[in-house]
Amino acid sequence: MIEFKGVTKTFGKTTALDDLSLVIPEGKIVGVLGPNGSGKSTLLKMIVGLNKPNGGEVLIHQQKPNTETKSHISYLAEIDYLYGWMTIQQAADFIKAFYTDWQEDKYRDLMKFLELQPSMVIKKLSKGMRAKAKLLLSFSRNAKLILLDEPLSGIDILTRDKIIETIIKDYRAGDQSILITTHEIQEIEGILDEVIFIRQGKVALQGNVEELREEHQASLIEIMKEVYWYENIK
Ligand SMILES: Nc1ncnc2c1ncn2[C@@H]1O[C@H](COP(=O)(O)OP(=O)(O)OP(=O)(O)O)[C@@H](O)[C@H]1O
Repeated sequence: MIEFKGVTKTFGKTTALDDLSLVIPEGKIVGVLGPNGSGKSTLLKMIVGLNKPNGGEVLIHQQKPNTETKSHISYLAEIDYLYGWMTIQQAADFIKAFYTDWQEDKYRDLMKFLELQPSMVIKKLSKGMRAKAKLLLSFSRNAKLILLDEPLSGIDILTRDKIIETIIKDYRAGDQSILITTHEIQEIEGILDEVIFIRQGKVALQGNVEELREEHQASLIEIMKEVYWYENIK
């Protein structure tokens, strides 16, 4: 279980997270949704320990983010963090050196599934192929918690489908947790168990997707429009 207790994060005069409290349940696929700049990436970075709170605390199994908690997290960052000169195999070897939970079989299987080759040089890949390569490297680890920051951003519809298939391919419900930030809500809606809407650094709405749909008699997109309606008239 991940807990945010009154977490505030500021960057100069900008408040990215504003006294935010929430509990993220385990063993589920959770969507972290919200408009640009609402604080989604900051929230993910807090869990990895890349951003430290100015106030409040983040707890992962009752522990503040540390080397031990980090070792169970596979984090796919929004920015392109792969070294361009590396081949996919070299990037894999690099990650393997840091983590003990690397799964070679899964890596080979996903490589085929995503139609990638170990010898491909990262800087020569198209945007969609790079997105697939990032996903390959994230999902080749047997991590308890997978954080995906905008895995579908700028990717064509067919590749997006493939990425979503990869996310759920070997997903172990109940045992593994996946947190996804995205603006591609329609595409992702079908695989989400739980959703957290972030608005100006606070939780605007959180709940089980099925229950929210039932309660609102609406799709996630329509619920999102309800939650953020006032943003459009500012
Ligand atoms: N390192 C940083 N330095 C300065 N400001 C930052 C930094 N990181 C985030 N911010 C600011 O904090 C706010 C929240 O940013 P964040 O990236 O968490 O939003 P987001 O919801 O992920 O946005 P997007 O959907 O556009 O990716 C924004 O105003 C952003 O400009």
